[in-house]
Amino acid sequence: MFLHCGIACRRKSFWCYRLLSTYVSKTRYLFELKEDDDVCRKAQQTGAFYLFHNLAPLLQTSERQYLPPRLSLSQLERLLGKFGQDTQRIEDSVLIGCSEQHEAWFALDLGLNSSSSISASLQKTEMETELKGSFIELRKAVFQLNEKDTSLLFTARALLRWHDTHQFCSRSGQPTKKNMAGSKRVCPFNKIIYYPQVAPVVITLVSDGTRCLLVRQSSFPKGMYSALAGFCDIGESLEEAVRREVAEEVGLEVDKLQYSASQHWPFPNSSLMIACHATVKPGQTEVQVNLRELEAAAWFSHDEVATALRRRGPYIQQQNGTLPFYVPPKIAIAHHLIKEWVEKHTCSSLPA
Ligand SMILES: NC(=O)C1=CN([C@@H]2O[C@H](COP(=O)(O)OP(=O)(O)OC[C@H]3O[C@@H](n4cnc5c(N)ncnc54)[C@H](OP(=O)(O)O)[C@@H]3O)[C@@H](O)[C@H]2O)C=CC1
Ligand SMILES: [Mg+2]
Repeated sequence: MFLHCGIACRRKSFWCYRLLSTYVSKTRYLFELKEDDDVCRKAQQTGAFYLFHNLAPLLQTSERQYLPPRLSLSQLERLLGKFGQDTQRIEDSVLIGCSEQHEAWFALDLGLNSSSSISASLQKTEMETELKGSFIELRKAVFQLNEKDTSLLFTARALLRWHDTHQFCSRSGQPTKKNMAGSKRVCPFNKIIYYPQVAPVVITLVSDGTRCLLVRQSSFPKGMYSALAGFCDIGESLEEAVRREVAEEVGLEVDKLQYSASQHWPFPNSSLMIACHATVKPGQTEVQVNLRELEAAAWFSHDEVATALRRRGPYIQQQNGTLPFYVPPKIAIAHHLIKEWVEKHTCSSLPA
């Protein structure tokens, strides 16, 4: 569909970008890249590529910060040539965003086995030397990345992982084919379309009015406590998921709840974290920890939580055997929830 606006557009397109605001123009361009393989293929010629190896992004160090280098198509083709690889491999890249000037950004994993060419996984160390950087596990690198790069790399990791684990049709058993942008995969045999999956997860900070409840899973780093989290079950509303998770994990009944914010979280799979504050029924604060899900859960005072927010873990056990507890880093929405509670717990408009 081409919207005719009377202004000469330089290229045939779905609509005339000159009439749109910068944000709408960028959004519509991304939509077009996802819908039209030819437009997307063309965008690769002027686009930029972020490289990964087994889901770890390529990063360079600059003044104690990590920066993800971007390669042009010709640089990428040269690199593949140098390592004796087929340029067909570029077909595995996925679209992860674009600039306001419509420079499209792609991510390509050179460590995972390719679905579009017979090329094997490329040698990590040799690539790192060639590219003057390192492939670093994203979870470890987030502390030294800026917010924009983190968000882009989170999207890339989630999408690359989804493609890697969804290469066959679950009905026909045949290999599925991704579109150029990587926004879907199609079974050529029965035409079933598969879209990248996102699992909704509720994350709740429970309060009794003066204290808040923090929990630990055995897989957490030592000393770290967080808000209570859980996957939504099929058929549940957000509110029902919060009430069930709180009852299931700590044996409490939620009285009131209030939505706070949301976040895409790519570990281990793609989740949409939906963060809420909740208060429990007055006088019903006795915690019964579900040990199949959690290692510990406890109420903490405002001062204790405010102090923990300022700490940066992990910690070494102190001489008297105690371990100061700390909360997840700023990048995690759990941190946002806890900070919000500390800042507003005296304000009557928010559940305390
Ligand atoms: N960004 C943030 O601030 C935070 C993010 N999180 C994220 O939230 C997510 C959920 O937290 P968690 O407490 O572990 O969840 P749950 O309390 O639901 O417990 C995990 C259980 O859910 C099962 N499970 C795994 N994937 C799914 C799925 N897609 N749908 C339904 N059940 C599933 C697991 O089974 P199995 O035994 O098969 O593994 C496991 O038994 C985690 O991925 C975690 O990384 C958590 C806290 C903070
Ligand atoms: Mg949980």
